[in-house]
Amino acid sequence: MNDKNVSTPSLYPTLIGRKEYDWCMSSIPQPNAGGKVYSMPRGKGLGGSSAINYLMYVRGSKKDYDGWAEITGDESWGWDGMAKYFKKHQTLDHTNLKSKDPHFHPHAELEKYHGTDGPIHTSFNDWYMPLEEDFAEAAYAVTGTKKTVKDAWSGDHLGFYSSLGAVNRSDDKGRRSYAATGYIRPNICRPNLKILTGAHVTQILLDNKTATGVEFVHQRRTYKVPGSREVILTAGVIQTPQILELSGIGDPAVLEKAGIQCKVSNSAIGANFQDHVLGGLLYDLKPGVESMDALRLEEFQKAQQDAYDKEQTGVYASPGMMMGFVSYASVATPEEVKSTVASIQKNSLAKTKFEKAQEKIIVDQLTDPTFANLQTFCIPCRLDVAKGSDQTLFFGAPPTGKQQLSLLMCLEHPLSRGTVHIESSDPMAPPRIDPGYFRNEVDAKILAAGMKWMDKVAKHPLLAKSLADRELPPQDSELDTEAKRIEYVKNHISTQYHLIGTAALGEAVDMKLRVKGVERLRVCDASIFPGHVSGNIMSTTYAVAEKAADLIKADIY
Ligand SMILES: Cc1cc2nc3c(=O)[nH]c(=O)nc-3n(C[C@H](O)[C@H](O)[C@H](O)COP(=O)(O)OP(=O)(O)OC[C@H]3O[C@@H](n4cnc5c(N)ncnc54)[C@H](O)[C@@H]3O)c2cc1C
Repeated sequence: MNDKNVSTPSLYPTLIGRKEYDWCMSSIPQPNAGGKVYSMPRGKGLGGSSAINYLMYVRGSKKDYDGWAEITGDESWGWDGMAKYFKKHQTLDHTNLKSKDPHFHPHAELEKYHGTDGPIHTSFNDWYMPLEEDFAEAAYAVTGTKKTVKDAWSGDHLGFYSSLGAVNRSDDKGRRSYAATGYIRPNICRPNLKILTGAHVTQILLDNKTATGVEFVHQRRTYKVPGSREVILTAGVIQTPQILELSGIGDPAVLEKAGIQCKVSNSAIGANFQDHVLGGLLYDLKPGVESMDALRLEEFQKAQQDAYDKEQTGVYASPGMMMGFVSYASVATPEEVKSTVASIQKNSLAKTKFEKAQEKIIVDQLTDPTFANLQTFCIPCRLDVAKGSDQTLFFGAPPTGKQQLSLLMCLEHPLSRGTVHIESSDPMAPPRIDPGYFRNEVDAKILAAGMKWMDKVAKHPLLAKSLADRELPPQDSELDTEAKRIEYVKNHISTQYHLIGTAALGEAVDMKLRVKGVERLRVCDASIFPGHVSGNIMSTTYAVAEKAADLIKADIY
């Protein structure tokens, strides 16, 4: 919790790919996404991935959670049931805002949607580049929509603004606020809480079909610890299904192949994997226009380091937060929307009732001009989507003497599904991760439509005045046809690492998060999301955890 690499917000790019912070796993090659292997960072320290993430604090759209309620038939997982858990985990800290435009920091419904005493501190940046406001204005102008967003954390976030980040500006000023600082630190002295770090869980112990405890390895010795009431598994979207399968809970065919005896058949374990992929444009900035790449210049870096050391302000306390949401129906023509829907229905990969319900919801969302199907970012630094499969290279240095700007576009509700399954009974071997990127061709089509919109934003005079040459795609290769755009996105994506769904609500676990077919075993992490949400997912993970706490208390205490 005192590690500066973790606590200094803008140092997040230094954490991925390092074994002390990251489990350093990778996908299998993705045939529809450039044939590349994608790195799959997962946080290893206390607080898990919230300790290494990019701190963007975003909530999904109301309709996302209402979709969860529709798929599962349980109203309590809809927006009205979840809203209180978003508020409960949050404290909104004060920042002196420079922008005069309330839509640039849209948080008008303070009492209704924002917490004042939750464990996770959130705040607006105290520093940003002037061209971020230009981006917002250009994006509104190109979309042709009015600034209607009142509060982007109210379930409606259609618009372009500087988001909240998980940065504390009050009692731990200028530092990352995450699961370890918010939930563990204040409770660390409780006599009924024991935390063992460096322990690797190898399986859940079962007596017939009841979870009785956990087996783990610590400093090369194997231990078994009994659970007096129940076992709660929170290992995340990759390792939760891995541990379940290692324990004999999962798809019998997968278990047999890995040499594990099936104790509880549950074919939804490890299925339904979804992620948010992103494509992007990379521009050089005109001489005199600065971006965060200026941190590579001695004078700027020193001034920012001083501001952070003395006041905990400036660029080190203000990671990139300029983003927005746009509907597919507003970036595509009505004919394109129609043809996309027809293509989804004709080439549907949905087989089960659950998958068909998901698909229906996505089709409804795609045809709704007020629905946030695409998320966009304006990040003032070099982000190299050509190397996006490995984000240690994605955050590379700009060419000498240049500063750059990245415009990113993300697909929020993919139709493609992947899997996470074990391939051996060795608990130390990482599982086989197949994200299934662009398995459904329509995903590339939707993302490509977003890229067309993004290209127009970049060419709008408000933004174009700051931009010089385009590096990606190269200046001379125009994205002027759908085929070219699709080809480009398929070979130039990265991910937001918003993995979800491998122990889905209603499928793998019941509505109280209990693993189906097993007694006294619950899952509580992002693997239970039944469908994807629009925007970054840590707030939804915290909300799920807060709801889980209530469910557990109601059941056991
Ligand atoms: C690089 C990156 C950037 C991201 N950026 C953002 C962002 O800007 N905004 C946002 O909202 N979301 C972001 N996310 C996503 C968000 O951080 C995660 O979705 C969220 O933290 C997931 O929470 P979780 O509880 O499901 O899993 P995790 O936070 O990954 O927690 C799983 C925990 O289980 C532990 N574990 C796993 N296996 C074992 C085992 N066998 N034995 C013992 N312990 C084990 C892990 O060490 C970890 O502590 C990002 C994620 C990553 C990886």
